[in-house]
Amino acid sequence: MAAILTPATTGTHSTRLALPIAKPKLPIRRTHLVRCVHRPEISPFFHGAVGANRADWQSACAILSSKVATDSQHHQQTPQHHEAGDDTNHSLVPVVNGHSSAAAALDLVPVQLPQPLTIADLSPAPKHGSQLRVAYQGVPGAYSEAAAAKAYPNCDAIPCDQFEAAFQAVELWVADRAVLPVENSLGGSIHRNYDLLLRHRLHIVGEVQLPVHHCLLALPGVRKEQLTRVISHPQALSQCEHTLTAMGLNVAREAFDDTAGAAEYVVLNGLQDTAAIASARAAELYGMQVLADGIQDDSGNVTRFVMLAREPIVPRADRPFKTSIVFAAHDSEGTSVLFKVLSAFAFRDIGLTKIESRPHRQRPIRLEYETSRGGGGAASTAKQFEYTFYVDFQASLAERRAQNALAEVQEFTSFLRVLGSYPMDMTPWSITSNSSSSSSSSPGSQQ
Ligand SMILES: O=C(O)C(=O)Cc1ccccc1
Repeated sequence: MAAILTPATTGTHSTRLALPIAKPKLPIRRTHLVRCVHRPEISPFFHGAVGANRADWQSACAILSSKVATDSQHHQQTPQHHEAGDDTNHSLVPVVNGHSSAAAALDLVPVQLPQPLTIADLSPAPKHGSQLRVAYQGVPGAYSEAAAAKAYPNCDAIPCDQFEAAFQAVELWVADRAVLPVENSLGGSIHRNYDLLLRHRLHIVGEVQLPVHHCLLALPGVRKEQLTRVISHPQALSQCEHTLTAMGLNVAREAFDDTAGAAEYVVLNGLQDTAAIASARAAELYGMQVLADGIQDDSGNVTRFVMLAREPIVPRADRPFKTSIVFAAHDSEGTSVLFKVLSAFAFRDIGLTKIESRPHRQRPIRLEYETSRGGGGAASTAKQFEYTFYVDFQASLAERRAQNALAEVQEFTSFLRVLGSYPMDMTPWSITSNSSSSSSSSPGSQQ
């Protein structure tokens, strides 16, 4: 019988600063540019609040991220001088006008947006007021930032360079929550994030669904015919695949860590031949031209994000809840375990909203020995994948039927963990022209 892993059985969060993290595919030093008409004034905020040490910087980062989310005057902010190796992550970048090289350009100036945290930056920062600190992967303008704002409308959104850093930010108390995209109506599951959910000990405390509206962004003045390359998050590239082809764009597609980061990269490097797929908000933040608007292959393109916390929430039965579990089968059960698990829910009238299998990380392969039939044949070995299953079902752990279903599932699984039991996002999808607009309702505001 499997043990259900809950916070009590899994122990507390761990520190994993030494874990190797994949390098961004196109490494850059991040600085943000916006088109600016007036000569910017020196902002006292940057001189006063950003100190020389990392803790000061992180605090400032948290404040800045909320400013960026709310401050429509950000175009008036200030360039900063950058010394090589400067820990404060602020830099003065050559101005760019989109018609010539980055160094020679004239009408774009750097604006200070919060810099993404890396694993190396993670030490607990003092909390500012009562605002919830919400870590997300990407840079300002990423869809994950919009999801954080939808889930927690007045939060400090903290950008992180990798998903791993967002998880660790919560584990190390640098952030209170992380927001993580897990699946998309066009592109399917974001598998890496399911693997991370299993590797870490955070709990799902809520979900938000965000309509995603992609734009094709280029430097000002660039025409479609000049493009040889489009860069973006792999999900964004796959969500726009047919439209790009239908637009007659004969371009190479290249994966980037996040959509807004791709937009920023084009600007920072003055790339006249490269477009990025990102949000309209990213176009605004980085001073880019929108070459095409709404280029996703389906207008009902929605991404589901989950919110993660160090502690689970107390499940309730007075509103629609969803519960996410992950399990592995006993060796002897083979594929029949899936049938049994599904029956445990079906007999109790519990609907499933998701079922996903992933190769088992620790034991990806099972060897099956078989002696060949007929006269003295040698034993052959068949290699079978071992799977871990992720299931979301529509019931709260506060309900008896859900508890009974899980007790039954436990009987024929070797491993079972409840990732979280949390309120369903019931907000109707309004497909607007800008996915960054936050909804008036905030499914996560109670968690
Ligand atoms: O890259 C981003 O902006 C993200 O937040 C990840 C993502 C990418 C594409 C669709 C939804 C989320």
